[in-house]
Amino acid sequence: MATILVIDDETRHCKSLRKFLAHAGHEVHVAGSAERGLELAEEVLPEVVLLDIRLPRMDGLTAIGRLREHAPEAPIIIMTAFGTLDTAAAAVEKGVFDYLVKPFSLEELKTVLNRAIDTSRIADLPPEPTVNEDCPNVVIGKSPLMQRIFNRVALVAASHVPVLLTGESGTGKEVLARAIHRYSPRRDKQFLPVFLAALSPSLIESELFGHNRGAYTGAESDRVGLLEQAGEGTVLLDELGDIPLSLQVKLLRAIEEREVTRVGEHQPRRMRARFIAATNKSLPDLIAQGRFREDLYYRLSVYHIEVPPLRERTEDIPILAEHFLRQTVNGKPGSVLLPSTIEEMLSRPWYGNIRELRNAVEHAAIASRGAPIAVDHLPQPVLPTSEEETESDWATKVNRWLDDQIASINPLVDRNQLHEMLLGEIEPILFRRTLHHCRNNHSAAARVLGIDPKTLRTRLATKLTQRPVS
Ligand SMILES: Nc1ncnc2c1ncn2[C@@H]1O[C@H](COP(=O)(O)OP(=O)(O)OP(=O)(O)O)[C@@H](O)[C@H]1O
Repeated sequence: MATILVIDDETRHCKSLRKFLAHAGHEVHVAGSAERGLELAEEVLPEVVLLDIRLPRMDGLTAIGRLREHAPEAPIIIMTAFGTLDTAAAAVEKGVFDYLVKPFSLEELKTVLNRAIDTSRIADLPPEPTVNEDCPNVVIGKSPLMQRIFNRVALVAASHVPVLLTGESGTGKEVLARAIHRYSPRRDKQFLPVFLAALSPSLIESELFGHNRGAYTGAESDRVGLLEQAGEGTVLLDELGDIPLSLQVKLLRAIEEREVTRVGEHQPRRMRARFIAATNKSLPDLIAQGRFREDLYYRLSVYHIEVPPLRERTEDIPILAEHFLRQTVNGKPGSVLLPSTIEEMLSRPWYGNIRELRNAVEHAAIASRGAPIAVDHLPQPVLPTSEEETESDWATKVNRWLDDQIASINPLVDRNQLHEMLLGEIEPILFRRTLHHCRNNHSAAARVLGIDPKTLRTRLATKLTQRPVS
């Protein structure tokens, strides 16, 4: 049993909290404003404070500092219906114990409350970061799903634990990784994203862990690996699913022991960076295929944030679109989204997620030339990428095609035309799809393809085979 102070201006909410808490045996005091809450805090010395962020006159965040004067040890649990990531992080940084997003279940409240009663408050957190609403790093989301993610990001930012971010491509994993860094005590150190898929497989070990001069042919001088270079900052291992199996033990060691061993060295070196990993692949599937180590997965998934696809949080579409529009047009007055355009946006599946939405808004802003943005200004939706349509399937298809060709071609005439024949299979598919996306505008399609419009016309006119690789 504890003395609990509830500060919330919603009478109905207060009533049900009072009932629930009193029923659980606590002594409950309720205030409808921050000002009244401060008076009560002085009188009753609460052990836990449940505080709404949005209050008339003095808001919850401002009240936190004042509450500390009256009840310095009382864990404060924030309750809010809608907050930005800034609010969540600022609340956590001000030392609030936890953050409940309304509507929350009484079960959730009970769990958090019991922890709060058992634990002393978080102290000595770094000062509140200043984030400009217009800055490109701003993380947008008002849907309940994103609000929960803000809560989790804010809570984990203050710690040093590794974080695993998963979700479809374009859902904002990198944006969230940057936010975790920005709100962490490491914010003044560097944020180092490492795109594992872009590193050459033969050099990836020395890129990540470094090497000594002479460690292998071509290693002409010592090299500090990326994990060491990150110093006390944050390393984002992007496309984690692409890290070769052979290096996964070494990575696990780096995370667990906080040590890296350069190629050609035996003595490990200390590493201090924080790890965040991101992937759009299913790690459990990769584990089942023997391509990812289970122990590394379990180590990284201690704090796992699954970023939902945009189609599961459509409430965020209008505010994201408005945000991208403001960024794109630099305040051109005519550039607004017509209600029918927003309707269309809400109905699209956005397989390319927020990245696709951003590109669509930028495209539409150019196409509308400052006029209100209509549905016609939007580009065609991106088609879903099939799970199976991976690089290895491409390779399988091309290999099969090649084997067939080699088995059937006339060696004297056709063998030196293989390259042209393969292009003949692929180019029509590439051209047709690009033209489809560019609404049959040849100049635009040529620009997207990066080829001369004349070349596109000639290639289209040439008798290229229309049969796809199969
Ligand atoms: N919540 C958000 N608020 C504002 N912009 C966002 C948000 N989430 C994503 N974006 C924007 O969407 C684009 C894609 O985001 P990001 O690169 O973080 O996605 P990702 O999940 O890491 O993609 P991938 O898996 O392909 O690397 C970026 O331009 C980013 O700025």
